[in-house]
Amino acid sequence: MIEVNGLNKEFKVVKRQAGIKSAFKNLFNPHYSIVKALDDLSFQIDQGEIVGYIGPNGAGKSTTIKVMSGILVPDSGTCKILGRTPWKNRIEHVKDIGVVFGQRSQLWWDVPVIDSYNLLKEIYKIPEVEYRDTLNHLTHILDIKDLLNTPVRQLSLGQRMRCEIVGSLLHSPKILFLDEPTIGLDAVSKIAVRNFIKKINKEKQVTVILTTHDMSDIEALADRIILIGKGKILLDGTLEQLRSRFGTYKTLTVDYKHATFDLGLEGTTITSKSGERMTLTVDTKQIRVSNVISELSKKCDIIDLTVDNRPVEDIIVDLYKEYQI
Ligand SMILES: Nc1ncnc2c1ncn2[C@@H]1O[C@H](COP(=O)(O)OP(=O)(O)OP(=O)(O)O)[C@@H](O)[C@H]1O
Repeated sequence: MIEVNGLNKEFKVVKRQAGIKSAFKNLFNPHYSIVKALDDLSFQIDQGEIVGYIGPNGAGKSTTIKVMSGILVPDSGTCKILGRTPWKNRIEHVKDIGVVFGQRSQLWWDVPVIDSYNLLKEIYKIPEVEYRDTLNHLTHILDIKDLLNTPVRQLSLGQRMRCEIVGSLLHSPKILFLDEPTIGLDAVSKIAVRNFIKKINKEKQVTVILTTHDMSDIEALADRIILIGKGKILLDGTLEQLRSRFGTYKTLTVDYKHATFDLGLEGTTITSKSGERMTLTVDTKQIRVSNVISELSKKCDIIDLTVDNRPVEDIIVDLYKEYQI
């Protein structure tokens, strides 16, 4: 469905130094540097996948989304989406894609939300009945009925994001590009948006490409993760593969009664101990959690015990360190 091959994109940026004198000099004799935003980028995405496209600031995520949505032309390489080249067949292409940029609005700032939707209906030539049905359905699920007559500039960030998502789906696209879709949303709206993304993916087989710095979004939604750094793909796999490679540590929190003991088990480190509570880190490559629990129960009277996976956030931090990005 999406085939990206050897994409390259460079930007020429003016180098500026501080101070009025340097600014003046730069005006007549500008110094440039080249930023390689995409560096021989290749991947494939099948219909119905939800892909988390992640990487640190400046990695090239938005540039990729812009190329895939036809806004930006790469210097070289190919990109085929549903058989079309986005920047060459823009009019046909936009009918099949929906785009939400968390930081930017596709809705008109000064007019009520519903006016923007009506305009999108005309732009995408959506038949009246289909438009009404889709609009009713989406406004209900994302709970924006009361916002339809409010100008966009008067909406809070979270309210606007929900309206943006509805706007991007009015023409029932086959692919949805989401750039930071839950930015600024409260906990309730975040869950509503995530559930909604899952629903349209499952029921309508909408393919979703999601860029976010919010790892709980990735955990909740993505089947597959593509990690990009300095314009290159560094890792492509499932969250489980990532976990089994980098997340072999588990955290054990134990509440116990009247005991002082030394655990002294290989692969197990006590990270905190206060009163009758202890937190341990277990390297599952060296020892099974069940073995640790059984050893613990021999040495103390366990009252309560929880086992947690290493947070995905931590795993990603390690990945960024390992790849030095
Ligand atoms: N229009 C532009 N002109 C000059 N440089 C640009 C332009 N757009 C992007 N860049 C540069 O290209 C690189 C990749 O930028 P991009 O916006 O794709 O990163 P990103 O992964 O989306 O980052 P973030 O997580 O901060 O949004 C950065 O170094 C950025 O400064």
